[in-house]
Amino acid sequence: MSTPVKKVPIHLQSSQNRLVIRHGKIVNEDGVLEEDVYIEDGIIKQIGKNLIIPGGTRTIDARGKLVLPGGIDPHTHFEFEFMGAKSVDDFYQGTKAAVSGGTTMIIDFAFPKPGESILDCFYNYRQKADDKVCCDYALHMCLPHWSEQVKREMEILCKEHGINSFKMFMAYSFMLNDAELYSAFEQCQKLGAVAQVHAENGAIIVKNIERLLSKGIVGPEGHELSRPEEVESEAVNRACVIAKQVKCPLYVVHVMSKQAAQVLNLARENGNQVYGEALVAGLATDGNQCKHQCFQHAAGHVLSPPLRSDPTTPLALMNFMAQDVLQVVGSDNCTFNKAQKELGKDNFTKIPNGVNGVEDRMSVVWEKGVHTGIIDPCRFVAITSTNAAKIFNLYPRKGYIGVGSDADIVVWNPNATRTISAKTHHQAVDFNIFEGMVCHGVPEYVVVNGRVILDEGQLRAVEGFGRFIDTPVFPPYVYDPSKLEELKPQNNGNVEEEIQNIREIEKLHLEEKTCLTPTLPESTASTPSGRGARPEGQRNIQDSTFSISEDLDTDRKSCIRVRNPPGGKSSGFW
Ligand SMILES: NC(=O)NCCC(=O)O
Ligand SMILES: [Zn+2]
Repeated sequence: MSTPVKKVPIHLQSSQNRLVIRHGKIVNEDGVLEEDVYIEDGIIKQIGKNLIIPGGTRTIDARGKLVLPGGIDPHTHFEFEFMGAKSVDDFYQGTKAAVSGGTTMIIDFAFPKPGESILDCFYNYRQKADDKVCCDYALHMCLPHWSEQVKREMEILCKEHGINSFKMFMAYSFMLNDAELYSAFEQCQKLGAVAQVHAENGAIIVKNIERLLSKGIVGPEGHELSRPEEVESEAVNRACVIAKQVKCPLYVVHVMSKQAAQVLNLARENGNQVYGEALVAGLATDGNQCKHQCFQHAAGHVLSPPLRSDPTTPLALMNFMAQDVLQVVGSDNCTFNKAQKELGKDNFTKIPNGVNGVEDRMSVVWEKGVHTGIIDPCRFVAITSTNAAKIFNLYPRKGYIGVGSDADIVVWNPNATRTISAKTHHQAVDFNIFEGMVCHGVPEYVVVNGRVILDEGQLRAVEGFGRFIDTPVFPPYVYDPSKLEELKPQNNGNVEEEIQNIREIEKLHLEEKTCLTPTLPESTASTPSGRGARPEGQRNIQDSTFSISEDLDTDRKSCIRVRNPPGGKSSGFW
């Protein structure tokens, strides 16, 4: 593990505050421009030819290169405690690796520990991440149980803490039942949030696992057998049906099979407001890796929903990306070392689920999508950056190269190649599912908030340089698509006007955070129940009968004082 570089105060970095990228081709999702980009104080200030800029400005010559919006990875799990292990890429190492691969923003999933309220979970994630992140980040909030308290705290997270997305699980011990999903989606819709689902039928998986284990199938190959395609597609369909009842926009995380994508396609054709995310793992490798004779290799490919054994799946998923059946590529980076994967040596259900991808996502998608001719560079930008920015309401501040947007930019060399390997990657994990893959398309410079972090191959990540970015409610892309065109910077040369426009949009979002339920009395806050948290290792997360909500009795807890909530305390108690 490398030593973190300590944060350099911004006022000491003035020589780095001005940058011009010349002679490149700017690729946005909506077109290509041969113009220069001038950046000052972390913001794009001018775009055009023959720009008049201050002397002493650093120039990057991007001749023959593409100038892309920095990647946005909307699905990471850094330092995530899961299945008896903790993912080894933390917010420092994970975001550093992200930047080295051309990703300039990540959205991680805050996941409450047993007994932890979603508000406390949010504060704890901020405390973990804020001083470590090398690039900007935002958070989705996971809802591992449903209660009136969760419902109230969702509103607080939306109104006061810049959260606009909530993830529900349809599998694992902490899955919600259909009625709970209905209520959670309904609350998302009222708040102007985006509902996300991990779509697999948890009850069927439990029964399949019992059957497989009783037959002596205990190796990693049992993982996919317990969670076949129809188990995924059934859940996708059910989630779409439930979301439609309450008119809630739905984002299906990690769509891993052709069947699931087809269900999503049908829902979209029927007018459902649903979006699908593929994983870079699913676009580049398949479930046959889980049948490898080496346990560590096979277990290294275990994630849920599983990679599919049907070898035509990766290509089919890339075609779905091209056809806009799927809109976003995430990594679901949730990395466990070989030794951690050994937890499941004798029982595939105990293999910590998760793979790498945050560092290699951009190059692998380029290789499998653009280099093969399936998608063009504009679509590449859409699926690796802009669509995530639109869905989670970061656009046009993020995901776009325009005047007034944040200067998160990648100078991309489409002709250079690199070979992926765990020996050379920047991640903490000791395994790489893309080992040996040669990728055309390499980031040569990566600019994060106006600062050149990857500089001709030299990575100069700064721990804590990234910021937490609010994701305001009611993203126009999902709630009012007709408004979206108005948001796009016009690049008409009026810098101050463009910056003002983008900031105005943010202000508008903040004003839209209206109060939907009465203010909480202080006594409704949460603290771990008197029974105490269940010790790790006693829980079997595959067991659908286990319920965190029953176990913790979350609504009857006394209040606690919040420890230094980020952004200051608006009141002493929650
Ligand atoms: N996907 C996976 O197997 N691990 C990460 C946690 C999750 O997203 O379900
Ligand atoms: Zn995930």
